Amino acid sequence: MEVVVVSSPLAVEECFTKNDITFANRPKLLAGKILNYDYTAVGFSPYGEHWRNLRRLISLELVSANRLTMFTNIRQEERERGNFGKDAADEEARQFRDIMSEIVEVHGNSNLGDYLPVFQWLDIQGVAKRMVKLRKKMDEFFQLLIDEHRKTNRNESNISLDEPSGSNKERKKTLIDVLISLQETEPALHSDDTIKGLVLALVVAGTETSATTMEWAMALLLNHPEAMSKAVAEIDAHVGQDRLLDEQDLPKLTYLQNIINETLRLFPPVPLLVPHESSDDCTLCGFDIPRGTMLLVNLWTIHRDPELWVDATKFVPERFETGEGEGYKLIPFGAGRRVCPGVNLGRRVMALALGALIQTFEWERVGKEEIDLTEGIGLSMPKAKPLQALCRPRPATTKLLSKV
Ligand code: HEM
Repeated sequence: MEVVVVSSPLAVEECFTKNDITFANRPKLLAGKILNYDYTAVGFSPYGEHWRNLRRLISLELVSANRLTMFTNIRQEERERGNFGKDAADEEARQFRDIMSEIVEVHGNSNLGDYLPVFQWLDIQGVAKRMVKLRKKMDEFFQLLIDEHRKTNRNESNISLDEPSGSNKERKKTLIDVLISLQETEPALHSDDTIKGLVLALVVAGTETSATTMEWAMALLLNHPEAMSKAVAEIDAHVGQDRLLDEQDLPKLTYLQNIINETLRLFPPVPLLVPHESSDDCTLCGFDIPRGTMLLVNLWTIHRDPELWVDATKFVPERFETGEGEGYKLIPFGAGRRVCPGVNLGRRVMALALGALIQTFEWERVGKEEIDLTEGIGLSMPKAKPLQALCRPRPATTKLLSKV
């Protein structure tokens, strides 16, 4: 397979405007073939009717402004509890973490067979074997989640998906509840495999990317105490210290959002985007590109290009106050038809979590030396060395923390 790597905003613009439909396809990578639920149909499937249905489902039913508002209470509760997962489900949470780390590990390494088909037969890296095992584990885990939700829904006849959650007569609805209720109305479109695939796609695409970005953001803030103080001052001014910041506060916290943008610029969690593939012959910046070419967009280079950015490698959140990141210079979520459908959810979750951490705790580096910002190998460009930091509750927020 031929591979073309694009690393200028002009070329990116051409890919996702003039050639957007041509590059809306995805190559068939090993991960897609083996883990082949419908999950691969969202992130990796060929551009077509099936993909359009799933994508519509994600955009309208799972991460639309309406649904995001509906799930607000759940996010708020999880954040207050500092937990991810279901109540008293330590074992499930552990299993989930194990599955996630394995997915990240298996997907984080390049698989030779994706570039040279002969290696697919040999499987010298053992990737295929590990994926088959992983698929079995994931399948059992997600099936159990669906079955449990289905059972609970049957026992609670008054679960309504259209009312905002939080009314006291009903349990809080989750993504899986929404998908199960769609299954009841359109079973053919929403099989259990589709649900498992969607949950997995959202979890894989959404958790690692957001968590890694937060770790980078905190590392950058610890190396730039002046930016940290500015962010804390902004939260104190707009939210105060008597309550935890919430989703309504986010539009006012522009410096916090600039910090997230600057982190995504320097450390984009998907530095080459997800691979695209041309479904037809086309031209790109005057070059002939044959059908079936894999397209990689080198965000990392574009985001750090000294021709495009002032002090390109420095952490300067203020640059976004002057509109420096406009156009195709900053595209951590991709662009065009295959742009990340979780962009709004991802931004909200990151701002809420990072905002809460700096609102309630004082942060310090463990030693005097700066945090090492070397990148490691993994699915979403993690830090080579996991971040270690010291924190203590801010005196003014002790009362607030005692309520959490
Ligand atoms: C920091 C947070 C996130 C970043 C940086 C990010 C980035 C990306 C990127 C770069 C792509 C590929 C775009 C392309 O190929 O042109 C992508 C695809 C995708 N993302 Fe995200 N993402 C994030 C969070 C999320 C969340 C929270 C969700 C879940 C709702 C999500 C769901 C997806 C899905 C399903 C795709 C595949 C879309 C398709 O192929 O049509 N992402 N994301």
